[in-house]
Amino acid sequence: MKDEQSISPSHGLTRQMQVYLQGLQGQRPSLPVSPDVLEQRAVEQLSLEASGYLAGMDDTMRANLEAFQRWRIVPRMLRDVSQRQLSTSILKMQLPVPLLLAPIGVQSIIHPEAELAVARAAHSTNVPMILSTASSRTLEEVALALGDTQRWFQLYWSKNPDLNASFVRRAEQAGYGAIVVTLDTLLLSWREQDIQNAYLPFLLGEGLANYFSDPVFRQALLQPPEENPVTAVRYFTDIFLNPSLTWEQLGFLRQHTSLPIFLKGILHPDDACKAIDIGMDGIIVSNHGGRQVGGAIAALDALPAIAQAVNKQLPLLFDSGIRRGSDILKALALGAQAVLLGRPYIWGLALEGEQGVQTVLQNILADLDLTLALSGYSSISQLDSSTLVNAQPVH
Ligand SMILES: Cc1cc2nc3c(=O)[nH]c(=O)nc-3n(C[C@H](O)[C@H](O)[C@H](O)COP(=O)(O)O)c2cc1C
Ligand SMILES: O=C(O)C(=O)c1ccccc1
Repeated sequence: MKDEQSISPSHGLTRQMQVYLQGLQGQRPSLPVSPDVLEQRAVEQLSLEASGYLAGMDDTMRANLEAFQRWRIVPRMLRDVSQRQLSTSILKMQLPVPLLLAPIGVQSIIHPEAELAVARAAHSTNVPMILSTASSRTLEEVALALGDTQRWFQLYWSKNPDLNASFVRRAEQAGYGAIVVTLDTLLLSWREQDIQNAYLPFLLGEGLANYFSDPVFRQALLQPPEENPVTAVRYFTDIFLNPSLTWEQLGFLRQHTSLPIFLKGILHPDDACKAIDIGMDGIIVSNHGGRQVGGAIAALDALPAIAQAVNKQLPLLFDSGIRRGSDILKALALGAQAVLLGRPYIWGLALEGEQGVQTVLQNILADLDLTLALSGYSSISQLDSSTLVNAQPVH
């Protein structure tokens, strides 16, 4: 246990009482508890450009959220839920809660302390963090802020193989425990708001800390990025995404690291099977928060068939649309072992920096703990498809 912010077996109840007692002293929570209000406030506060960047394809984002509404929990009664078990183990890693922070790039456009604020909040709540390749602070700085908190590194597979190998080497040295290769962003999608705002944060030098600090990246330039940022940004835009990537090339990564490799962005059961065939260590079912393929299947709708195909042969994680405790419970019941929290922690960051991220994490975990108990479960390991019914809307 880290400190009083850590998640205990009665976290939900403790948190709830803490808030009510503060209420007695006339103190209301400064951060909205409802994720919808939280989003609204954060968006109001951010610049048009930053809030446009946070958005995605409206229809796919809506589909992600609606998919959760079609599954309903069927609570069971009187099963002694006085002690709850939220921890899980993935490969050899012990996760205190079935939740990790999703990799989200360029956080400097949200808050000046960016990933450092998030890392400190991850540390105080003991929630593992997945750091984006496109972070605004270097992976080494973020590792320092995380202390002994678990961390994974998300890799955008660039066109420069030496750079990819260098990122992986740096991540290993800085204590990252897994590599997450994002498969769904081999090109940036048609992002209506960003195009309308003529806004791409990288062109302004945001989110490039890992690239600019990398010896291989620097070697490829005639002048260091500090002296000639324009050329450095140009080189970045030339190489940072690699649409020619195929399954065969994932073997390259295997040769360069002994860390477990997770593939993020799987939506088809056949792709999940391919990941198993080529010896990958884990899968993250995700549609990138509805930011890549407009009209894509809701990530939750893709989960049951993938869980069936994977049949527990490797760890299955999930993201895209997790907003509250019941969403986590539903994803776990449909076969995920853990979920990634995306935009909600960024809304907390936008409004209150480190404190905001910490509050968002404590709230969602308190909600999960209480929802689990009230549904009649004392451990997340007891959740399965019998926890839910599929309530299809009547047409
Ligand atoms: C602003 C923003 C930046 C993101 N950057 C990355 C990234 O650098 N790497 C990555 O793998 N996913 C990235 N994602 C996707 C998230 O990891 C995650 O899949 C998504 O946020 C989940 O959807 P949700 O936020 O609606 O729950 C980003 C998402 C957002 C909103
Ligand atoms: O914006 C994104 O969704 C994203 O994944 C990304 C891609 C490249 C750099 C930073 C973030």
